[in-house]
Amino acid sequence: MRQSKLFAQTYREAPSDAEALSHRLLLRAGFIRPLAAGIYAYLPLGQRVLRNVERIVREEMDRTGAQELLMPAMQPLELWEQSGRDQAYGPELIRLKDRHEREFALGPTHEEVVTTLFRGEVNSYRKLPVTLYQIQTKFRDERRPRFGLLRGREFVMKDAYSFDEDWEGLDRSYQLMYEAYRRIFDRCGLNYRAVEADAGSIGGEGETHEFMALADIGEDTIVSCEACDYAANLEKAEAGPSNATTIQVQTPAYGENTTNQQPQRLHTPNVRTIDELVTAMQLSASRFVKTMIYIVDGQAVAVLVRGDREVNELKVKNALQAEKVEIADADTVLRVTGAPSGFAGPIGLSVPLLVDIEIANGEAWIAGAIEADYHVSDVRPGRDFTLTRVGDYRNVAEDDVCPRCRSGKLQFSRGIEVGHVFKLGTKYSERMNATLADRSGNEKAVIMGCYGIGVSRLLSAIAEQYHDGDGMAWPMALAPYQVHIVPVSVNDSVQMELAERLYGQLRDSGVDTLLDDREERPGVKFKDSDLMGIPIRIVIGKQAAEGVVEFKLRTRPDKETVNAGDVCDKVKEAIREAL
Ligand SMILES: O=C(C[C@@H]1CCCCN1)Cn1cnc2cc(Cl)c(F)cc2c1=O
Ligand SMILES: [Mg+2]
Repeated sequence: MRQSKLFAQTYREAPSDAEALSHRLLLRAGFIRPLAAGIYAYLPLGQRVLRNVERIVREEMDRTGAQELLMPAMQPLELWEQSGRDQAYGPELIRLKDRHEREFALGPTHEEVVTTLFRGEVNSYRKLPVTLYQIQTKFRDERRPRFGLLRGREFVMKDAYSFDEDWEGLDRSYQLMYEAYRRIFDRCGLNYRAVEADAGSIGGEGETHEFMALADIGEDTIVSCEACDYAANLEKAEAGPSNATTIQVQTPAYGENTTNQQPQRLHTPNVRTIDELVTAMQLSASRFVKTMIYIVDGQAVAVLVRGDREVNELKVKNALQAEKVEIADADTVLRVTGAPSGFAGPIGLSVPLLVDIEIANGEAWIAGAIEADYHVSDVRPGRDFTLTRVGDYRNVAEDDVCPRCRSGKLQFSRGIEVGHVFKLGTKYSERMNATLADRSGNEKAVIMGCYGIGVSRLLSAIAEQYHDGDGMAWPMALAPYQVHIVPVSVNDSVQMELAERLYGQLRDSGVDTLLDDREERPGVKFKDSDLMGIPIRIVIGKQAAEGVVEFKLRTRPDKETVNAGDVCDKVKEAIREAL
């Protein structure tokens, strides 16, 4: 491709509202252009990277025996009413009416559609297992689209769906997809972790894993053990052996052995937060009970965790099998507990208590007295308040003991979710009546799995991991072009003749090549080249007369002089090494 013709211009600056570095670089280098919030055009450079990602995804999906199809984006709303999901998603589900006033949804995902397709196509278990996939544009009306392609409202997803006659079959399909995902992300050069995750809204049963690209911009927190291969989304990470059994309950502020001490009221004027308590009482946060009031599907509950811990709302939601969990505001706390927030506590509280293991195992706690300006010490779980629901309701913290190997310490890192694989079970096949006569002739709902990769999101995740101060540095397998030929002066006929010759040779040997034939100053050319991130650069300068050019890898500072006759072989060797 001749760069003077390339449909894209580069910018030295990005718009100030572009916060993520990948977003800034993709805009500046002319890979994407915004059309509306969370809605982007992929210019030729961006489209070429997108196509390279899709090629890798297709190759690895096909290798598993999955069959590619393409489903409509316009989905009759009845399908969502049949599965009962039309209400669950509210404003995020983009709806429209056709000219006959019939209602449709723009597909955010395709469980309902693919299950309906399957039902109409397969009538015998002998056709199982089958896995179908598509690479298609999805629509989700995100309240706050941001970070460019990382959270868009229209994006490209690979979504696959497996159909098996039994659970063992699903385990095999799931494993096949899991391995295919590892091959895909390895081939993309992504630095990622597969982590235990929560199935979230899609439901389903059994295990589910997210594939997380490590990047500081990532919205998710990944927990991994330094000693074993345990890795989980923080939402899901299990609290290890409760530290309460190991932390010696410090000598309480009042000296004497308080094991049978009755709770003492403490006058703590205006001491509301744990930090204020720590300061006022000169005790560590781990001595206090943090009583958090939540509204769970409209009901108030209190969750008790140690003062130095955070409540994990997803664990509360899952424990109560609730649809919605939200923290109660100050007025609600006052109404529900009778005391202002900051003085809530377990003794005499009239709402159900969810007690974290660490609290249940500890003794002589200091808690709110459910009275303004008062706390209470020497609170004993079981004696002073009932232990109806004891469980793991907290976020693990860095350096906690690993719940798996019970020896390593847990580390936190940030991740971008680029893949998510689920075991759906019969949740959709039952609702959409996708049943089959099994071997003994009984009608059974097929067992499903679903598997997503954020294809367009992956562009940004790669850009987040592969850049330096000068711009992007695409892995060879994804780069929009493999070689960038940059003649220093297009008015120098010797340089241009050599450039054209190399351009022809490389293209004839199947190398994706971009020729910078623009009348621009060398500095501009090199800056643009660094910004685009093409892996190999061939610079043609003064030594063109001696048939010598400069060979440089985008990821290495050193430049090498090479005879023009050796360029093709050297390029192909560099490509072979990089793939
Ligand atoms: O999409 C999934 C699960 C898997 C992911 C892999 C590929 C197949 N689907 C979960 N999810 C996420 N956001 C959604 C947004 C809307 Cl508006 C919706 F109506 C439905 C969903 C929804 O179901
Ligand atoms: Mg997910």
